[in-house]
Amino acid sequence: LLEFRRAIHSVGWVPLLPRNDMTESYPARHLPGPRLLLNPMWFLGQVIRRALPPIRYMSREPSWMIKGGYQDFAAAGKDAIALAGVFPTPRATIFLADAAAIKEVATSRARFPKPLRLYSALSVFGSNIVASEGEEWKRYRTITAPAFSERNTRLVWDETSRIMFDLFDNVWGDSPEIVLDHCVDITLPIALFVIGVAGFGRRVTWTSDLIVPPGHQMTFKDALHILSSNLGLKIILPNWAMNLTEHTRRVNLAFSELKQYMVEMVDDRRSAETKEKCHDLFSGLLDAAHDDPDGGVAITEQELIGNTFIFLLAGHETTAHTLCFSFALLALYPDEQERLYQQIKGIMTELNGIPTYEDMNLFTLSLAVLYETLRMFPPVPGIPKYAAEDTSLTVDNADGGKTTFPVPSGTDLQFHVIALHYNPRYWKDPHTFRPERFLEEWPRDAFLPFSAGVRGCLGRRFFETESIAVITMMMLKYRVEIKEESEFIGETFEQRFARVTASEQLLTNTPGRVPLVFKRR
Ligand code: HEM
Repeated sequence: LLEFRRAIHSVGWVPLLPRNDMTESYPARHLPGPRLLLNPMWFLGQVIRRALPPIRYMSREPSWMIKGGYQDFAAAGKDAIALAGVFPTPRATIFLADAAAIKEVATSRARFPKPLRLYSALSVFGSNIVASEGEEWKRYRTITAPAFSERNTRLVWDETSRIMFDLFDNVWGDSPEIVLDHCVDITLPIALFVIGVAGFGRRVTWTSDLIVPPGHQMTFKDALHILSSNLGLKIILPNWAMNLTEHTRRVNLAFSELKQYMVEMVDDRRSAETKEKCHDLFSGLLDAAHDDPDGGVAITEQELIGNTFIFLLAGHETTAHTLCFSFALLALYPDEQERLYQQIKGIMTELNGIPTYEDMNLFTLSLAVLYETLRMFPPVPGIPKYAAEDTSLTVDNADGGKTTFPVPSGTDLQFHVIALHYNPRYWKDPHTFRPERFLEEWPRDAFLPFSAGVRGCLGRRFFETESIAVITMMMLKYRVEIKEESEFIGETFEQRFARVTASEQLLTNTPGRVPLVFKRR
């Protein structure tokens, strides 16, 4: 009975039950928000929810953060809500859309660590920097951070330029227009090729790498492509289930093939007579592995592979989907596209040649377009933490006041990145695509696509470099428009916007279908 009462109280459902000192500290007592039957953080509950039609009070649909934006917070009148469910374990999660409270949590790593139980699936590839905490994370961060060097960033720029010109010259050729049913058909391969060369040290291109090397059953490119397009499956399904269908067996094969390629790469580097200096992330980790001052092993082979895999996971889809949304937004807002083109054209006239890495910072509007895309469609809509000690937080209310609420040790928290990015207290006209806002004074603490604090994204510069190169070079050569389709003739701008930018919360915020036409300038 006591357990039951605790459960009911913990989700703040029954105000009829008497309050006492114990229940007074439950956050759901102090914060408004949805009260549900299924705990929204329960993975199986999400699967059940996907299979059923919407039933009020049962659960939130998996993409609720993307679809709801700031709505829940507006309804609550404050920038924190508690989402609570009773089954299978009663738990409340506090969602934050207040920049100051988020900053406090993000910068207090010991007080608010990562809840590793939510990350355990990411360790299928080996222990790694994303799915670790404490001393283990510190060690990974020390080893991996130097790999994201200036030389690596330069490599990203040079290789992205090469990949884009290869696309224009050898794949799209002289065609005056290229019609794509879904823009990810080019952004996923671009991001994959860049991570292939600047992450794994293997150059993969649109046309090369067709022969399977001896001892392998797949080319490196195929293994990388199959695994990266099906990472979600590999993460979600247990090993035995991966053997059930032809498709999942192929994904498993891609996984072990990629692992084998990496083991060979380690062996090659070890036995190479002349140590050629490479600047990809994998080589950076390898160097760190040999730089242990005590002569010991700074990072085991397993950890090396686990961390390289996590770069693929963290950097591939996030980048490809952001680029896809950027092109969609540029097509939806032709005036913004023209402004961007004029800036690029102006800079190019001055440069008189292909832009180099040193010129990257001149393309301020390209970066602003990417930031505005990340504000509107952040790839990671929610970032989880938990309280490691009894504490409290304070957030702003819609009426100008403040709410301070207890956060007992063990409480789950999440940064609601989408709500923060659409919070009208920080962003004027948050639903309008206006890249120029990032050329003016802008609220830095209310922009969280890469998280913040010491657990912030390590690949931010990698992403920015690659994506500025892609957007800039594409705009220079092509104009992008929404593909006209007979079934959508007569739709309003709002309907078109909603159709083209519709997305789902899968591994990351995933665009549904973005049909575009690239027209040669
Ligand atoms: C649009 C592009 C990207 C976005 C939006 C993004 C977002 C994020 C976010 C939100 C986190 C924190 C995750 C958490 O707290 O669980 C993170 C961490 C991380 N990201 Fe990214 N990321 C992007 C690109 C990349 C790229 C290209 C790489 C590598 C090539 C990368 C590598 C990492 C790593 C290693 C971490 C873990 C850092 C740590 O825990 O110390 N990311 N990223």
